[in-house]
Amino acid sequence: MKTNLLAQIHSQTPIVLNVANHVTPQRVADGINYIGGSPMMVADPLEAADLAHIANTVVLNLGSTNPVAQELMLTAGQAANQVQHPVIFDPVAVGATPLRRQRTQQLLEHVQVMVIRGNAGEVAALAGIKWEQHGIDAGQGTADPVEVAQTAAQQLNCVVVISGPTDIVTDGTTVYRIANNAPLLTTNVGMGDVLDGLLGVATGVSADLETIATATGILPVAAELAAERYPDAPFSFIAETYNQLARLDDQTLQQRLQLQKN
Ligand SMILES: Nc1ncnc2c1ncn2[C@@H]1O[C@H](COP(=O)(O)OP(=O)(O)OP(=O)(O)O)[C@@H](O)[C@H]1O
Ligand SMILES: Cc1ncsc1CCO
Ligand SMILES: [Mg+2]
Repeated sequence: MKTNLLAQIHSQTPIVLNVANHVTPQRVADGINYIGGSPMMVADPLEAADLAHIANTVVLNLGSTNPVAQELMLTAGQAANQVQHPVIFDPVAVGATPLRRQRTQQLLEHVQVMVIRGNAGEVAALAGIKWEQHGIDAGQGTADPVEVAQTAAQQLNCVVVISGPTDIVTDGTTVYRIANNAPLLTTNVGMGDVLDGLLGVATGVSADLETIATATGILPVAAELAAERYPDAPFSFIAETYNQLARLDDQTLQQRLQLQKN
């Protein structure tokens, strides 16, 4: 694991520019802020390039797709590419409609994405692997999520993070697994979007695979600590998860993180 990631984040306060969906932006902004980053949401395509240039990382979310959101993703993504800043893409419910597939294809043709983060259903849809996606949720499939992630990473030439009971992080060759989890995370809408934001903060500091794997573990570690206090109260659990994100230090992360490589 990256043993000084949180200290580096706190000393650098990376700016994360988000093309967010219309459902969970507050959760995402809070997550970024609580862990030590500086969130910013963009809504006007005319300033998307300028904002992408001052941001350390850009996070793109397909969740509330519409023509302006698509223009925002293309403009912010290309501007981040110009200055070689990381771009993270969340293909929310990409298998659900032809429009989401088309917009994703257009984005991936015009923007070099460093990390794609989705649930197993979303990443399987990207990789053309059979899976019964369920709206924004992962749904059901028989394929091995590690193989799904590796296939997608190789096809799309980027790092792929599949969230689930075990999170998977791969560049197509090396595979990290994070065994930490808290089922109440799935009861709260948008925790995948929050994970994207946390990956944005971390890649604003350092964009190697080990950093991305360590950062993927931040949310489930905070959530496990919260679940010890609120095992059966979803709303209190989520508030406590944010408290834990604000409190988390590298020592606790190192003690709790269950990270396995290959
Ligand atoms: N079945 C599960 N049990 C425990 N933790 C899970 C489970 N599925 C996902 N998680 C955790 O929940 C967090 C969010 O991942 P999830 O797969 O729910 O994203 P998502 O489907 O994109 O969610 P959303 O679209 O609502 O933002 C991750 O930190 C992941 O580790
Ligand atoms: C519920 C929902 N609908 C579109 S995006 C979103 C939030 C989860 O990504
Ligand atoms: Mg999602």
